[in-house]
Amino acid sequence: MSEIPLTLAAATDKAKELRTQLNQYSHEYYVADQPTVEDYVYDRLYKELVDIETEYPDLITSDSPTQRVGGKILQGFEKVTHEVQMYSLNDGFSKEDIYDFDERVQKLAGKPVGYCCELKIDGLAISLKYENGKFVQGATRGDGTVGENITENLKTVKSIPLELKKPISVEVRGECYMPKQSFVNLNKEREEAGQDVFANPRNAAAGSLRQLDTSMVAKRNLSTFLYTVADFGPMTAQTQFDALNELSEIGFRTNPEKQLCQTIDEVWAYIEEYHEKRTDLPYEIDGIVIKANEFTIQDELGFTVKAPRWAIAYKFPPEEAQTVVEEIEWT
Ligand SMILES: NC(=O)c1cnc(OC2CCCC2)nc1N
Repeated sequence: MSEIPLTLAAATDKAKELRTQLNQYSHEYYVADQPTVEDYVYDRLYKELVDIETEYPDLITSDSPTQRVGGKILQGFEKVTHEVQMYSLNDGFSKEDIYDFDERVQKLAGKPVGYCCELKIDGLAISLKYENGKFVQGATRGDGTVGENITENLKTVKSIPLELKKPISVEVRGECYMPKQSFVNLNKEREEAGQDVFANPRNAAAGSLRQLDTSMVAKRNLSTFLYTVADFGPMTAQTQFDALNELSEIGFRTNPEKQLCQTIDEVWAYIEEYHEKRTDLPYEIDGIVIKANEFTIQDELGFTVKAPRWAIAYKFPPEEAQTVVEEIEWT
């Protein structure tokens, strides 16, 4: 690390180099879950960038990792109208509901339908807009048509890229959630501080994103899984399964447990598999989302007022609350 203050030209180059390196390390850690360096390496480079930006504030850019810590006090949240409605899902509660869904879909499609199955993350739905690769707006679902502008809060969520790998303009949707371990830690802190505890990770995530002090949000260790493309821009996927892979390729965090099922029997097997596995997951799920995989079939089947005809959410029976308790040993 250079001790002598850098010239503006040298500082400009060094800041760009550090931003690129730090954003790559951050992507590996928060998006790919595959960190390649120890924290102290990241921290040292981060401090170097903070020193340069302190010396030359004009060098601060919107995609600098130093902008993730928040520090803005918002007066409130503006309303955002979703050009593409954010739909909800019809629910199924039994094997019969799922097989009836399949019968309806096959009949409407007039041919066998393959399904993309995804874990139903128990967080809150968000919409993210990018222009020329830069994150420009983040919003809650609200009533599906009008949500709240929470861009400043979502900038502190480390798995949300401030800049995509390609300079494209897209709108994507997914779930913002609080990992189980973060939920346990937060409630422990709140209890020790004599504050009310959150009932579950979903409420904790929603409460965190409603904070007007963005530095509070930064400390809540929220994460995301993206699963819908609302405005494709130059994206080319023709199926839900491929869209999830494409979302990952351009820099978003997607859930790795997705599965392509050619028959409803395979779908049911996936549902039973994850009903068992869900307590071992580091995040809460409240069911499985089943979607006709081909976008041509989705377009044919369309939507009712509130939900797509080509998807259903199988909800797990409400067993004992999944709220994590201390005795679970977290490796
Ligand atoms: N909570 C989830 O994990 C989840 C929710 N919704 C959807 O898809 C809906 C979105 C609009 C039409 C289908 N997928 C998900 N994975």
